[in-house]
Formats: sequence, structure tokens, C-alpha cells
Amino acid sequence: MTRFVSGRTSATNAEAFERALAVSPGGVNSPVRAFGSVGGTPRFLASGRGPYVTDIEGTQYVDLVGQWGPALLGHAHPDVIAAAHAAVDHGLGFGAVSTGEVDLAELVLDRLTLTAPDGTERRGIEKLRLTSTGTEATMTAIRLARGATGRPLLVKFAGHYHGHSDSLLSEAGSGIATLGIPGSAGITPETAAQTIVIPYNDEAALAEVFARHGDRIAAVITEAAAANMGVVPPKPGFNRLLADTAHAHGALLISDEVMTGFRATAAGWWGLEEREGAPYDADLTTFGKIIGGGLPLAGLGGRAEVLDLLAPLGPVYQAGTLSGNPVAVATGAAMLAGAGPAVYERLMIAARKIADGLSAALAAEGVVHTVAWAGSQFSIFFRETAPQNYAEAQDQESWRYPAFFHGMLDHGVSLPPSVYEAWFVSAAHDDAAIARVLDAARPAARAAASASRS
Ligand SMILES: Cc1ncc(COP(=O)(O)O)c(C=O)c1O
Ligand SMILES: NCC(=O)CCC(=O)O
Repeated sequence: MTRFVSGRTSATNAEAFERALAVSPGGVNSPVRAFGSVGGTPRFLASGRGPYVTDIEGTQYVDLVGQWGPALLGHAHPDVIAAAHAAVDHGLGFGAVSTGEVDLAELVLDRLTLTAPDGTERRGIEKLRLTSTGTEATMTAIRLARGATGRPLLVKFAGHYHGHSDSLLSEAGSGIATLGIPGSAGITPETAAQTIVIPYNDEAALAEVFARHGDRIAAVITEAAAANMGVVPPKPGFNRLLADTAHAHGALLISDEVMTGFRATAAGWWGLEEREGAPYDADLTTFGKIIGGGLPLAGLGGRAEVLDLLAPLGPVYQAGTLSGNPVAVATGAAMLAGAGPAVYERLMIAARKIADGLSAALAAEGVVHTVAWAGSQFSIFFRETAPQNYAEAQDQESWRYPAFFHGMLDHGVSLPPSVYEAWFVSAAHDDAAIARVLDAARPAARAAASASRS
């Protein structure tokens, strides 16, 4: 009889990585995990609780990756875990409608119904279609925009990342930025030509692209606040300008809130009080990460008249065997239920304390840097001023990051393994965890100061 269980075990991260390299490309299932730009061996994580993760060697780290966003309440929050257990007990999925999907959609819609400063009520979205990944959500949003307008072109911003569908990898952020490549092989020139990439926060470039191609543009897609080239918030009023410009030309605005949604902002209301004064009207908004509570779940929402163009009502096809999975909708609902005002307040306090402490440590060592913010999302740039676009984000002493990263890791703090990624705190980052981060900051800052451009 053939036995498929290998029986191999790994005592160390290095052993595990060696095994992983033998069976999967680059030893990873998503490139951003590979430590490619910082060097060294990825830590194989065995567990997470609150603000901490622990690797297979038993080393504990304060985690500032936060599952790349979903871990808003910290790892293994008891309510989220309980919701998962309860759902699992009823079966892992049915490929049929289940009420948990409706519960989650209602919860998301309710959360996005906001009262404006003048007392009027505004629904951020009217309908929501659930998918399994953010990539599917943005891919579908584009198809929907093309289906709605009958137009071919898409405008995106350099340094923005919207997942890995063909149309969206040109000059993308995240792993594409980390690898320092312009896009991906394997995408036909015809497809690539239908995405026009312009610089972020650039009103003139926006006006020009619409002046030249306005009647052929189906949609502009933007991160509600860019956070995949490091954190680069929109200039005040820029999101509204996007909406107004798109609408003036009969195109749609897709606001990608896969990362920002329920962390830094709520649909269409990016920093509304202090930055915009009023919401901007995105036609489609994509979500992921937090709305799945840590399991594979994402979605796209918008006005009913647009969403109803999706099959089975309309002509735009979209589907998914695992879409609206009952375990994922249960964890997502538990996560959102736990995400009240106190959580956001704690997130902001923790993020500020961490960023201020790190900044002080870097300043003490004379390392040129700045901290950029979008709500509680932040990242550090090794340059004097916060960048406004991808070219500026790339113009930094990024060669200091590997030393800084490993300085932190060696002292028990896990950062995103790329200078181009945002850092994520959770409501579980208490004073003890913050103190550990700040203790690590001093030696890490020293390492960054003595790093040399190789
Ligand atoms: C803004 C944004 N959109 C889309 C995605 C893609 O989501 P997923 O990785 O779930 O496919 C990401 C992932 O990081 C993201 O940050
Ligand atoms: N900010 C980028 C991501 O969150 C991406 C995660 C992944 O691709 O694994």
C-alpha cells in the first residue's frame, strides 16, 4: 500500500524552509512571505495569540504583520475562534445558500450606513457579492465596470496593488514593488494595453488621461489610501476628484478597500471628517481581509443597480465554489461584531506609540526617515518627507530596511519583510507588547544606521 504521509518533521525554520523549497516554488505560497528582499530564513509560524506569534522553534515575536490585515482584534481572538468552532460543527460548506452569508452582508451594509455631519444618512453600499479573495473581488469589479459601461479601458495608479489578476499587475505595489519588477510575465500585450497606469495624487495626469481616452475608460481603480508601496494616503480631496472626474466621463470609480476597509476607513468615507468634509461616491467598493475574520473571504459592493448586473440577474458572470463559505462568514461576522469604537481607539493609540518610539530610536541614531499614515495604518520610509506617489516611495534608502528588519526580528518583533508593505497593529497590542517593540527599536535603529548600500 502506498503511504502518502511523508513522516518528515522539521525542528527548525531552516529545515522547514529546505523542505518547502523542494516542494513549492520559492518555498512559499505567496511571494511576500519569502524574505527575498530582506534575506535570511522565513519563520515558520506555529501559533498566534493576541499580539504574538510563535514559530516552530518556540520563539515568540510581537507581530506587526497581522496576517497582512485581517487580525484586527489580534490573533485567535476568543470570539472569532468560538464562531469558527460553532460553524465547523455544522459542516464545512454546502455549495448552497446559507443564512450566515445574509447575516454578514447585512452586517457590512449596516456598518457602512453612516450619518453625515449634516445628519443625513448615507448607505456606503446597497448590495454585496462575496468572493474568497481580494483578487477575485477587484477582478470582478473591473469586469462589472466594463459590463456596465461597454468600455474597455481601466485606469490604475502606479504602486497600487489590487491582487494578481492580469489587468492589475502593471506597475503594481506589494510583491511586484518588492521584487523591483514592472509587472508580470504571462500577461498578453493586448490585456496589458487596456490598463493605463498614471502617477498617484497627480491631478494633471488624471485630467490628461481622461481628456485623451475619456469615452473609452470603463473605470478608475484606486486603493482608498495606498498602502502597498508603503503607506501613501490620498491628498485631501483626491478621492473625490477621482469620483467626479470618472463620473463626468461616464466611467465608474472602484475604491479598493481590501486593506483599508474596517481598519483605516469605511467605504467612501476615507478620513471624512478631517480630510474630505463629505463622502466621495465610489460606484464599486472591494473588501477583504477583515470582513473574513482571518479566513478566505472578500467581496465587492456598490449600488444595487450596478451589482444587479451580476449573474444570475445580469449579464456579467462571476461565481465561486467556496464563495460565502459558512465558516468564513461566521468568523467575519464575529470579527466585525467585535470591531467597535474602542477597538479603533486602541489601534490608533498602539500604532502611535509604536511609530513614535521607532521614530525616536531612528532619529537618535541619525537615520533619515519619516512615518507615513492612513488612519492606524503606517509604514516607515527611509527618506526625509512622506512620498505622494510611487516614484517618491522608491526614492529612499531602502537598503537600510533589511538591517532594520533583522534587528527587530532578532529582538523578537516580526515586521513585514519588505519596506513597501504597511505595518499592522491590532487591538491586542497592549503596553507589554508595545514595550517589547520599543526595546527592539534601539538595536534595530543602530543596525539601520550602520547598514551600507551594497
Ligand atoms: C488593496 C488590496 N487589494 C487587493 C488585494 C488582494 O487581496 P488577496 O490577497 O486576498 O487576493 C490586496 C492584498 O493585499 C490589497 O492590499
Ligand atoms: N500588502 C500586500 C498583501 O497583503 C499581500 C499579501 C500576499 O500577497 O500574500
